[in-house]
Amino acid sequence: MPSIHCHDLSKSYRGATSLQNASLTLTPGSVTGLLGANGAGKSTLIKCILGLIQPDSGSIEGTDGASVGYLPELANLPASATAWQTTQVALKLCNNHADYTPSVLLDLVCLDAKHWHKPLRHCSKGMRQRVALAYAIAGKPQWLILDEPMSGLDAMGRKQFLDILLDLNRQGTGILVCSHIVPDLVRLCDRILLINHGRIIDKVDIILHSMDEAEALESRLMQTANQSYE
Ligand SMILES: Nc1ncnc2c1ncn2[C@@H]1O[C@H](COP(=O)(O)OP(=O)(O)OP(=O)(O)O)[C@@H](O)[C@H]1O
Repeated sequence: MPSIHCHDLSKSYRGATSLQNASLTLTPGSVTGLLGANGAGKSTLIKCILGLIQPDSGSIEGTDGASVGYLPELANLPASATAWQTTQVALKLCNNHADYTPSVLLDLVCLDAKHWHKPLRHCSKGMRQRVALAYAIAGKPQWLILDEPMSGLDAMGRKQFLDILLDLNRQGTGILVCSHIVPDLVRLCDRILLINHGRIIDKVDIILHSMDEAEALESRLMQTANQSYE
């Protein structure tokens, strides 16, 4: 599986710059985090990589033929459908991947079987987010791209969601995730890119040997992120 290379991506909306000369490489099996303030350009970068929007300039290599799952910030799954029905539809759209059935997928995202046949409108935000993740991985993608997947989840929900992502990564899925939650990114990622006003201003490799190191790195990231908000 090839790496994904983004070279000098720029995008403006009606003269206002959203992304400026952003370059990055995603290596297979890696977990990359995007951290930045509201409006920094994280979603714009993700949408360019997904091909949902075209950059004004720059190029992207490695996405042709790659299988990519996407969990958008607002997944908007039909409220009257159940988790089971939703995954059934997702599997159909992916020509029923041989490894997966609704129950395998729902087990993978750790949704308790007692919730499988409830309409999503009766499920908590955390449960709906797991169903959205099951939808995104139904085709067993090589890459999983997630926009603020833990936002709105409580501490336990965030931990469980992170554990699922770490499991998917251990099975070989490369991940690109944006989030405002620094501790989650530190726990999940091999590398975090800081984005400010559309520019990637820092790239931090996460190599943790102790809790002290994790805390020191977290406060460094917080500081840089806070400076970039100013
Ligand atoms: N379709 C659009 N039309 C006009 N402006 C847009 C559009 N999409 C994004 N923008 C602008 O581009 C800038 C970057 O937005 P983007 O959504 O990429 O930021 P973000 O870092 O993902 O923010 P958030 O954390 O709030 O989701 C913002 O100023 C935003 O208003």
